[in-house]
Amino acid sequence: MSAAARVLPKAVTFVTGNAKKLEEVRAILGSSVPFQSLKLDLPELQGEPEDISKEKARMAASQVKGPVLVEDTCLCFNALKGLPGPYIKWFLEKIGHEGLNNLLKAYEDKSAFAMCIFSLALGPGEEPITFVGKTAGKIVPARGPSDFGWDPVFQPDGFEQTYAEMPKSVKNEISHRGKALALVKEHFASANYTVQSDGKA
Ligand SMILES: O=P(O)(O)OP(=O)(O)OP(=O)(O)OC[C@H]1O[C@@H](n2cnc3c(O)ncnc32)[C@H](O)[C@@H]1O
Ligand SMILES: [Mg+2]
Repeated sequence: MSAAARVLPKAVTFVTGNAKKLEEVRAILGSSVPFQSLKLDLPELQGEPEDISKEKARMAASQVKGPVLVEDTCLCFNALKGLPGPYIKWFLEKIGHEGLNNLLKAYEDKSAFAMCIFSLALGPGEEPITFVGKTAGKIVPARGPSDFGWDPVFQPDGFEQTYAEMPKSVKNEISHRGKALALVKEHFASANYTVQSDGKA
């Protein structure tokens, strides 16, 4: 048995401005981690991916005034020493799928990895705990539906399909997000949190 259950004042709130992330988190967590969601586009620091994610959690916890889960996603090109990394959102918005491919034109090495860092803060002022998932692959010319970010240009190792071409269930099983959430699930299973009975938020 694990240590005494920590009582949370209300259920954990997953804070994100991205509807597609929320869809995947819902599909992957199912009922294993009860959470509610809040659509908020939090400002993001510059810096190391883990620090960006933790700071997002601190800001979210002080806004929600309760336990929060957030995540920050990076797409890291090995030839560019990990860039665009946490800045992928802005690169994608400005230069698109073709531009991402062009960034690697001068390099033989098209390898990349997708990384998700979830941060859990149990309340305002509490130090966030992080959970990291990574999936290796390569950057390819866009293939498949373009309804979620850079999915069409990322082909995970061991697959002939890009993230965009594969069934969602397959992506969720092997993805950076799926791997990080497996750790989140383990944490919740062993931490044994309980929610105050009137803590529906
Ligand atoms: O509110 P938050 O949670 O921050 O949502 P966001 O869309 O701003 O997300 P990030 O700051 O983590 O930026 C990551 C970028 O990568 C995209 N992205 C995240 N996960 C992805 C995935 O699994 N496949 C493809 N694109 C993804 C996302 O649309 C962003 O453009
Ligand atoms: Mg963001």
